[in-house]
Amino acid sequence: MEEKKWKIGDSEELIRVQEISKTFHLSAKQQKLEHSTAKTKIAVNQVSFCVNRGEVFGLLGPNGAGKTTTLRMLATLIRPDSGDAVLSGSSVVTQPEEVRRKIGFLTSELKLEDFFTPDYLYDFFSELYGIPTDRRDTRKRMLFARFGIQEFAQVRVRDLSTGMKQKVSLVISLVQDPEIIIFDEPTNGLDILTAKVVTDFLLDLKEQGKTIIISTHIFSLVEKICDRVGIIINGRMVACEDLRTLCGDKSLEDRFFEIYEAVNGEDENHDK
Ligand SMILES: Nc1ncnc2c1ncn2[C@@H]1O[C@H](COP(=O)(O)OP(=O)(O)OP(=O)(O)O)[C@@H](O)[C@H]1O
Repeated sequence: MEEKKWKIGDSEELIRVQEISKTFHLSAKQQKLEHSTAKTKIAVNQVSFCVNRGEVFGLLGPNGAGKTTTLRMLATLIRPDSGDAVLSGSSVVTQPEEVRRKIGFLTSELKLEDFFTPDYLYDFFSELYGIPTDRRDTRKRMLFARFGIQEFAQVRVRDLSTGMKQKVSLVISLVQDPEIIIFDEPTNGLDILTAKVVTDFLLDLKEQGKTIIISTHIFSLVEKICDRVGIIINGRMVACEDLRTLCGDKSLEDRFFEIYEAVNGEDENHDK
């Protein structure tokens, strides 16, 4: 089947997210945590955005805004209640297996099995993707060298540092050399040295022409690597623009707080 593609000027649209929404039922414990008596929470509310091939798109927002839920729907880990997203011609709703073959997904919450070694896990995930042994070994050597994993290749995950675990997770999320990479808070919890290795790697991926969506609350990371930014607050996409257009002559941080205050003011007036 011919893949559906949209053209905007010279750029090819690779990802189109159309009004995706997700509501969760809240347990009594969650209601307590949310300081709410509501039995449901709209985590993502009709979010739409597009990403062109080769672009880095940053999803920025405060805690609980809906970033992770959005990315988990794009990665087909959870199904949208309504709306759809098409990634390189495949729908997350009707063609989730196809989507999974095209993406690499990394979350800071990814738990690697403690008992296994990076070497074993890399081979295991490569096999799941049906990658031939010679290609697997060449790529593994390159990625392990890049992240300094070689000397820990035979060390069990339980004995690795947090930073090394995160680097191993990142490498494993990319075994199949995907054209689309989705990273949920890629530098979360990392020390500054490891965070820099990850940021530099993201810049390399960008240079290679990969299409990347990252979620973060780190303004400097967005300013460094993103072409476009979506700001998500209370489950709604409240701004979505080219980084330069969004910021004008202001810093991203200043613009973010301007938008945040405007949206919160609006929501408060609405609640009255
Ligand atoms: N499985 C779930 N069950 C119930 N509520 C959930 C679930 N997952 C997320 N939520 C709620 O949905 C809202 C959005 O959460 P989400 O994790 O998507 O936000 P986020 O922007 O990624 O936040 P953070 O930056 O803290 O990771 C939050 O109020 C969260 O508590």
